[in-house]
Amino acid sequence: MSDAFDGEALVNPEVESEAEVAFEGALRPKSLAEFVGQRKVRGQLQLLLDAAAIQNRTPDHILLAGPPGLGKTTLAMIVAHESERPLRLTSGPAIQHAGDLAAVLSSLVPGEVLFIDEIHRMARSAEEMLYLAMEDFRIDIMVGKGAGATSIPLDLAPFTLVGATTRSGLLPNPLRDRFGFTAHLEFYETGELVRVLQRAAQLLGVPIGDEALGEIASRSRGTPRIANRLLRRVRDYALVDGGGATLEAVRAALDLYDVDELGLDRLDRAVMGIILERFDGGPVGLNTLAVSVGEEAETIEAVVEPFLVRIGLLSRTPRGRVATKAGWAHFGMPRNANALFGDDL
Ligand SMILES: Nc1ncnc2c1ncn2[C@@H]1O[C@H](COP(=O)(O)OP(=O)(O)OP(=O)(O)O)[C@@H](O)[C@H]1O
Repeated sequence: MSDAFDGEALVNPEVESEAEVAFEGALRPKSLAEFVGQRKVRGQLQLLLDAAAIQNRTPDHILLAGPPGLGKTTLAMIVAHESERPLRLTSGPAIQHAGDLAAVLSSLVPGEVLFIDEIHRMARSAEEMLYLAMEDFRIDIMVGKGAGATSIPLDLAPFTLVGATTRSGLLPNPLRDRFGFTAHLEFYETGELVRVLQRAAQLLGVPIGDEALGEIASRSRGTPRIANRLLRRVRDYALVDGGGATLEAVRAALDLYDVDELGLDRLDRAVMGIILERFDGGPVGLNTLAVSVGEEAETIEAVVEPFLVRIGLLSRTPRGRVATKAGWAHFGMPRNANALFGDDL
């Protein structure tokens, strides 16, 4: 049984190699028109950018929320590109002190788009500085300590903040409220991923038919980053095999990399394995799960669970995580007579 839970982390959208970063850069759509799917978000963003252009002002601050690999960084780049503004990229973990943020904010040029990835991981002290910066384009810099401390106000160039988060629930309300627009990115449908893949295959010069692309798409966890990554593996397989990127080649390549027909990877299988085998289907608390699979609770919550819930293998209940009937069935295990089912609760 445990063999079923082994395999490569090929479908973990959080893991990115250097080569992949370069590869992704080449595939990133540059305009909203080229950006596939997320129709509603695209329409809302277009309106926001058009209104700002008509009034000749910086677009409102934008929060992009959703699991990794769905296109948050790409959208931030598109916002800058479409509004013809420069872009500065940083991330929450790089801002560990208010001073780190002050350095970035005070060096922005007028109209610049500031992208803060993983904004929920920024230091608290910096968050408070950001409130004022977002609202009034001003920060107060504290000089000195104790009774002699004074604050020096510093005016900033107007800018547009684009924040990205996989955990919007972790953002304090005062920060969330200061974004003029929040976009919740959804997992992509298979047909949308086929369009992402058609574009990528063309850019990479990989001749491949729609049926083969459909097979890659359906094993990509609803995530463009994973779809593009699997396409690369299929390209390698076809190159070495010499038989072209056929449907059979796709199946053989993805089976070789242990990506099953639903796109589950090692971590997904480990999480389901613990719930099914060790806890009779659950309920299991998040921290217990995280310790059992040797992964951070945040990764389980932001990366693994949303997809398992979306495809109906797992249910989140107030008492913990519970395998659904489909969850038992997918792993070919007989349902335990005493088990609680996520879909029965
Ligand atoms: N809607 C889309 N259409 C075409 N390609 C896309 C789309 N969304 C994402 N991609 C591609 O998927 C890859 C990952 O996208 P991106 O880096 O923007 O994701 P992300 O949500 O910012 O992930 P993370 O939060 O992990 O940084 C990029 O190569 C990008 O080109």
